[in-house]
Amino acid sequence: MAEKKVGGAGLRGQVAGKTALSTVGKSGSGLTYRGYDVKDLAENCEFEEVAYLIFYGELPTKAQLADYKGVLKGMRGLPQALKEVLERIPADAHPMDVMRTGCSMLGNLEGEESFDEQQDRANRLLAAFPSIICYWYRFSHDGVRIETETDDDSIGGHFLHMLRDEKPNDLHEQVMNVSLILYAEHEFNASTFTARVCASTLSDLFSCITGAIGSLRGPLHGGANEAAMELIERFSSPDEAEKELLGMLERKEKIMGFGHAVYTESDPRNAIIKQWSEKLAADVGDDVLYPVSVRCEEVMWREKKLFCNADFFHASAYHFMGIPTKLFTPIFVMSRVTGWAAHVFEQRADNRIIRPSAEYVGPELRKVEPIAERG
Ligand SMILES: CC(=O)SCCNC(=O)CCNC(=O)[C@H](O)C(C)(C)COP(=O)(O)OP(=O)(O)OC[C@H]1O[C@@H](n2cnc3c(N)ncnc32)[C@H](O)[C@@H]1OP(=O)(O)O
Ligand SMILES: O=C([O-])CC(=O)C(=O)O
Repeated sequence: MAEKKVGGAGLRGQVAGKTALSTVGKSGSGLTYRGYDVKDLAENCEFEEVAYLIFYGELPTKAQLADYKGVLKGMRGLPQALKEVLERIPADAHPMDVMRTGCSMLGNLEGEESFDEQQDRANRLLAAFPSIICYWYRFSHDGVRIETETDDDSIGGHFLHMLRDEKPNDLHEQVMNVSLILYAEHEFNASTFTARVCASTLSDLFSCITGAIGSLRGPLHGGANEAAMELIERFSSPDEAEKELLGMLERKEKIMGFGHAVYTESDPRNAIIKQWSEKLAADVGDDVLYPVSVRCEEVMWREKKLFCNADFFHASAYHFMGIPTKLFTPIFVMSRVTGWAAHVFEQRADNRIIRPSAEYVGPELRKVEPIAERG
C-alpha cells in the first residue's frame, strides 16, 4: 500500500490534540496502551487489568485488581426504568441502536452531575453495557427477563453467560478477554474523536459516549466486523471466495475488514485475533470459514496490498463462539467505552472547545429575492 497522504480529506495525518493513552502505528505497525505493547497486554493480562491501566495510568496490583473487579461486579444491575425501555425496543432493531438508547437512558436515570463523578460513571457504563445488550436481546428474541447480576469473574464471561444462560468454557472466556483488550483503545479514531469533540463543549459523559456509539456503528469503523461476517459466510470454499473477491475488486467495491486509516502494512491486532480464530476453528471442527478467511487475506494482500484490520478475524472468532452476528459491534462498545471515557477525561483536563474551520465552496454573496418573484 502506498504511503498515507498527509492532509486532505478526512483530516488524515493531522495532529488534532494530545494523548497519553495510546500510540497507533508509531513504530511502523505497533499499538501501545500507556506504553505497553498490545501483544504483551493480550498475552499477560485480563481485560479488567487493561481497563484499569487505561483509566488510572498503571497496571493494578493483585489487590487493586480484585477491588476494581468487585466494584464493576457491583454495577451490573439495571434500573427498572431502563429495563422497561429495553423491553419496548423491537427485536429487529439494530443492536447498536439499543446500545445508544441504553446509554442515553442510563444518563437520564444516573446522570453525571459533576465531573467529580466521571470515573464512577465510566465504571458504571463499563459494567452495564453487557447487561444492557443481553437484557434486550434475550427479552426480544427469547421472551425472557434475564438476571443481569451474575457472579462471573470477568466482563467477557458475564456477557457470554447472559447470552447463553450458561457459564462459558475457559477457551471462550479467554477469547473474549483478548478481544476486549484488542478493542479497548485506539487514539483519535472516528468514534473517540466524536467523544472528544462532545467533551470539549463541557458536555456530560453519557452524551459523549452516546455520540461515540453512533460513530462506531458505521461499516467503515466498528460495523466492519459484522460486514466482514456477512461477506465470508457467502462463500462455501476458499476458491469461491477468491473468485468473488476478484470480482468485487474489479467492480471497485469496498471489502470490509481490510485497510486502515493509519497503519500502512498491517494491523497488530490482526495476528493476535487470527490465532484465536484458528484455535476456535479447530475447537468447532470448522473447515470452511477459517480457510475462506485466510484466502481472503491472501488475495487482498496479493492484489491490493490491503491487510486485515482488527475486525476481519474477529468475525470468524465470534461466529465460532456462537455469538449472533448482530451482536459483534456491541462487543466493541463494551470494550471501547474504556478508551472513550479516558479520552473524555483527558480532554476535560486540558480543554479548549474543538472547532476547526471549513473551506467555503458555496455561492458568492447574493440578495434574497421576494418569494413571489422566484421561479
Ligand atoms: C476497528 C476499525 O474501525 S478498523 C476499520 C474498519 N473499517 C473497514 O474495515 C472498512 C473497509 N476499509 C475502509 O473503508 C478503509 O480502508 C478505511 C476507512 C479503514 C480507511 O480509509 P482511508 O484511510 O481513506 O483508506 P486509504 O487511503 O488507505 O485508501 C487507499 C485506497 O485503497 C482503497 N481501499 C481502502 N480500503 C479498502 C477496502 N477495504 N476495500 C477495497 N478498497 C479499499 C481505497 O478506496 C483507496 O482507493 P483510491 O485511492 O482508488 O480511492
Ligand atoms: O483507528 C481507527 O481509525 C480505527 C480503529 O482501528 C479503531 O478504532 O480501533
